[in-house]
Amino acid sequence: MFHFGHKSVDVSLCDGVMTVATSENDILVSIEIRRMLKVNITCGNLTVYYVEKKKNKTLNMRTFSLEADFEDIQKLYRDLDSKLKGRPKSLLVLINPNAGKKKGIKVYKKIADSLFQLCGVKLDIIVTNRQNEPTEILKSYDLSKIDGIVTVGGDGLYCECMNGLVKRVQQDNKIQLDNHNADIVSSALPIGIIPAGSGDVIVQYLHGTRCARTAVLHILLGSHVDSNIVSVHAGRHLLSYSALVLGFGLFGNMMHDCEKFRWMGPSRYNIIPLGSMLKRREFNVEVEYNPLTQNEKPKTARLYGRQISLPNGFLSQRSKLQRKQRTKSSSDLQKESSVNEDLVKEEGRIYAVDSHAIMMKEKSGRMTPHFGQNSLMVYTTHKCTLSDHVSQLTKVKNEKPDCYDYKFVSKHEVSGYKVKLLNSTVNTVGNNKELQKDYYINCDGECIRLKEPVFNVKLHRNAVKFFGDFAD
Ligand SMILES: Nc1ncnc2c1ncn2[C@@H]1O[C@H](COP(=O)(O)OP(=O)(O)OP(=O)(O)O)[C@@H](O)[C@H]1O
Repeated sequence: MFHFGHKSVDVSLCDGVMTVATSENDILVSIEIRRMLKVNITCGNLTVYYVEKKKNKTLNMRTFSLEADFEDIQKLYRDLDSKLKGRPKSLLVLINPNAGKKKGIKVYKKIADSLFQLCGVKLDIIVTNRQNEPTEILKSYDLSKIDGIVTVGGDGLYCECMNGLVKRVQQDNKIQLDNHNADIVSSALPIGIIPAGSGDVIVQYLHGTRCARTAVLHILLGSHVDSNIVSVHAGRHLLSYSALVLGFGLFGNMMHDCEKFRWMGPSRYNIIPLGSMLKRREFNVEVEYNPLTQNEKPKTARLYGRQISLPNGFLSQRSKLQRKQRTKSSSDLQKESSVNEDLVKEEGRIYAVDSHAIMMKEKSGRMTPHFGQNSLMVYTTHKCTLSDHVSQLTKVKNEKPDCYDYKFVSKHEVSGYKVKLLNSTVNTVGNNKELQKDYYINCDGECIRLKEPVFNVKLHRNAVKFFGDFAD
């Protein structure tokens, strides 16, 4: 017989739920086991630590206790403990002390440390001193002794760790990093993000909140979310993996401009892009979209073809031809999807080519993140007036569902794509190649200067894992 406060109760563990009820069947406690952090036992007393989700998506830790004679308590403890599998027992924690408002260490000490200690997690804590240090650590770190990696910082620190981990996994599995066609091996170790950066976009996508306590509790619960990444290669070299946003053209230039004003701190992202927008450049490019394979194609008809009405003179000869042939005898819907499937190559003047490794799709009237989708969406922005462009980007910023429904934005659902700069001059200096003009890619907030006139982007499905519970 168990006691909950002054009441005698029955306890059952059934279908992943622990229920505490009176003999009259009044349910006093009902908690999903996946929401439990840990069970503690002292003679005759059992305490359950569990997590409660609030309406605003933040998590709180709660406890309740039961009393019983020694044998009953021991048995319940053993039953519960055997069900709390998958909680991380050992973690590598990387803290960027310079992230955001330079509060990484404070956030860790104030919020994370005590929760990790409470749950008995073995920790290897490293405060990083400089950029690239996380990558170097992960090159040789004994990954077999940890259950996950935790970053305390912003999106940049996460992306650096993700790059380091993915490269390490390929190295261990003898996969050629520089081959742009290679399928990569997914990494089994989850990464958790405790937000302390200036943007903290990924963590908000994951948990719907920027609350650091919530992030720590998600890590301790041990659930995983699989996520896609994309690889970017140029001149037979891997440039980087992207977990969030890859932007060539306007967004590359914006990031380059923002880098020059690092001293302004996070506020640079609110001011500098306006200047980049005013001096937006046109790029003469050919974009080749790699179609989805049969398995990757969504079962329902896609309507993305609606955006294919491009400005005159934009479509390449081949695409124009295919469009004409296919649209003759089809219904409107077929027309639209066949146009999309056939459009393999585009050539013309553009402002930007952007793709998102975490796909943004309309849900409940706004664009929301979707992890581990079958495909990659590429948005190509063609010639348009400055005011139309500003209005479109404002909608993107405000997550409006129609933010890409503009005639000057073409959408393609692909497995990868190739961008070729036309009319660009390549200079050879010794063994090195240099493009005469500056072309930048924004890879998750890192600015990459192109040295070759062609780059390839490939989707890698579910290549990384986050600690979190997105489906919830
Ligand atoms: N001690 C350090 N000093 C400077 N840079 C560091 C240090 N440790 C890591 N970095 C690198 O700094 C870059 C940015 O870090 P981070 O993302 O944590 O902060 P942020 O840029 O302020 O936040 P956000 O990316 O959310 O805007 C990353 O590439 C990271 O690896």
